[in-house]
Amino acid sequence: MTSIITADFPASRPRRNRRDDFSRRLVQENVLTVNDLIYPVFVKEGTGVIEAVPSMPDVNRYSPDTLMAVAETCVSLGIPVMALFPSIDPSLKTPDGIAATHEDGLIPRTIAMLKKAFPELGILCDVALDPYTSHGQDGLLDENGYVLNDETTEILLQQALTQARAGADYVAPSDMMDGRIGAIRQALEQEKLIYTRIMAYSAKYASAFYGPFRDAVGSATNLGKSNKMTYQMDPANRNEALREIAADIREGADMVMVKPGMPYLDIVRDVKDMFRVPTYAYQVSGEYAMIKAAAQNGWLDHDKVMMESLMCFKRAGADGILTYFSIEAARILTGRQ
Ligand SMILES: NCc1[nH]cc(CCC(=O)O)c1CC(=O)O
Ligand SMILES: [Mg+2]
Repeated sequence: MTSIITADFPASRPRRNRRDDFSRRLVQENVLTVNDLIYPVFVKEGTGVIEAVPSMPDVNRYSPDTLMAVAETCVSLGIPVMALFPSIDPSLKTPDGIAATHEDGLIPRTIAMLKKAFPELGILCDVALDPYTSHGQDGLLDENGYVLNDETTEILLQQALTQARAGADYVAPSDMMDGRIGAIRQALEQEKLIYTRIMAYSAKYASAFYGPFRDAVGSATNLGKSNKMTYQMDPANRNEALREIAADIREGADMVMVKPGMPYLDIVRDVKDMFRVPTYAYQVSGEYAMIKAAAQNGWLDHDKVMMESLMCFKRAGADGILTYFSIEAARILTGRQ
């Protein structure tokens, strides 16, 4: 990079460009628009359900019928994509999470309903077994409780195929098994599902910021005191994230993701600079909960901190953000209700 040359003071007074609104707008380097937002939602079996998630203020679990109104809001605000996460009935959870592959399951039925009513709204589905396993891990366990890689991938590709057949526009593996992007891509191609996009959770860290999400999908109690450190990444690692991203691009990912978001913006920047592919960040449940809690206490200005946090993702190089703030941010960005 060439060195950045500025004049010395007083020839250079950086405050000149900051003085007026028009000159501030003219030099603004990054913009956040509604096109940058992906809205994660929690789906639950039933009808007429709108159930609050206590650790995520203003976030609910919806049954497929009540979710339709949320989808309509996304469409009217211009939010491009909604991401579905299931809260599965405990009676359907098994050690192998096989209900994830059932064609008549909650997620495939919800996808079909959404695509029928709102074909213009993109639907992204998480590919992972943790909402479906009785132990809360993202894969099959061996006799020592270790998460098996290749055996898990076999089920994940069936789950991804089920979602794609039901009409999902994006499948998004969040499990961190090695080789699963390639396996899913090959399976999709074999079935001529050639337009199903893969958003790879490539650099996904073993983070404590997922706590409220695990409450929302009901995997927290099943997981108990165990953790996901044998497959999700160590928060201390940076180079490893780049290797994970490179592998997923080679295996057929259309876009890659870094997760969590705000504490990992350095990784987002590395990925964008290094690979120049569509790069996304997930502002996860714990990040959302922190801002909501501080705002509820009157310690932070909710809207200002929300918008600043989202802009920071853009500045770090993200092409888009998965955020539970999508609807609130879109209202501010569009001036619409
Ligand atoms: N594999 C499932 C999954 N997909 C997204 C999240 C977290 C999202 C959030 O915290 O908002 C998780 C939780 C986990 O890996 O334990
Ligand atoms: Mg990987």
